[in-house]
Amino acid sequence: MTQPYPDHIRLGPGEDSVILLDQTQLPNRLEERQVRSLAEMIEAIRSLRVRGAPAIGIFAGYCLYALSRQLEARGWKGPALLAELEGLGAALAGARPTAVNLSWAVDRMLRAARGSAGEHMSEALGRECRAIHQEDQDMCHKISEYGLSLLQSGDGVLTHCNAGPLATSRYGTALGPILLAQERGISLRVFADETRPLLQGARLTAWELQQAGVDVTLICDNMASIVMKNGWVQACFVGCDRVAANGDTANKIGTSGVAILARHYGVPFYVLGPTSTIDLSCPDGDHIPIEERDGEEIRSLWYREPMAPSGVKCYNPAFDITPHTLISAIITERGICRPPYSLSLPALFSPPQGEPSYSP
Ligand SMILES: CSC[C@H]1O[C@H](OP(=O)(O)O)[C@H](O)[C@@H]1O
Repeated sequence: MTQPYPDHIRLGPGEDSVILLDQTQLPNRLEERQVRSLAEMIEAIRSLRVRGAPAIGIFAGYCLYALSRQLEARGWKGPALLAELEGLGAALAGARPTAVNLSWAVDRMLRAARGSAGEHMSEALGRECRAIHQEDQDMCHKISEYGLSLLQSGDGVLTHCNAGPLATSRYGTALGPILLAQERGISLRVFADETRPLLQGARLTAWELQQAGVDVTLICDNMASIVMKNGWVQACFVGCDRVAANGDTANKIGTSGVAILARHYGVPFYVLGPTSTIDLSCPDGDHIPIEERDGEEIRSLWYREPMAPSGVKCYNPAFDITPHTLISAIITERGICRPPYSLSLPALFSPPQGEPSYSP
């Protein structure tokens, strides 16, 4: 597997801390960070040292487990320990609002804690956080296989932001089929949007694909139109942070613009993500909370000196909503969902009936 940095999220010695690759330092520095306190853990999520919907869910699982080990070492147990973990979990889940995987993972960990009668709560949490991580690896591999079935050798793929191994556990979602193709000698040409203002495409996607030996071309976000007009793009692959019941999808800011361009140029537009990113309790995109971030990320973050007048008002939404009408298919680990999503998404969660509802 062309994984440029295996285990970018893992438990520290003694399993009472979490070690992460600090993604704010990429691609210039490979720096790990060990976090032990709740404040450090929340800061790592909010500052995007660890980021990507599945990755922050995996991270939160390890964090709750590490915190439970610290508390048990100080004598906490039973209902008092559970109440404390409930509070810690709520704080972690509130670190970022848009990606449903964060709250999904916290809820799953707390269910494991509540069901841990007769054993140390940390033992149940240790099993659950490892299961979340392992399941994500398996899901990303399946998503990659389904996604690759939509491509052929020589295709051009445009992607936005970063949905590779750094945003997940391995392979990734949007980048998974591309990395799997590389492993199998299937040649693809990738156009990576830099993805302002946080440049996950430039800093992370270009780095991951270059490390894997993939033919990647970095473009500014405003160049997506011309590469599609030139006929260089046969598919757009993007990740997701929350998929509503009707298929409306939240993803990094600028994704909906890519979808509109794809529709204009007749390029298939695919969303790739695990079923843990699908929120059937959310009826449509209007009900997905959109995180807004500090305007300094626009005014000055990447520049030796601010590139805009000091304090100029900025609007910095971190995500936008792509209407389900612009999405050609949603690729999950349980199959390829095509419209109408209001029917095909719930079918993913019905008891498996042999083959997935849609196979490639
Ligand atoms: C595989 S999910 C990746 C998803 O998360 C990113 O957001 P952020 O970098 O702010 O965590 C982006 O929306 C990606 O598509």
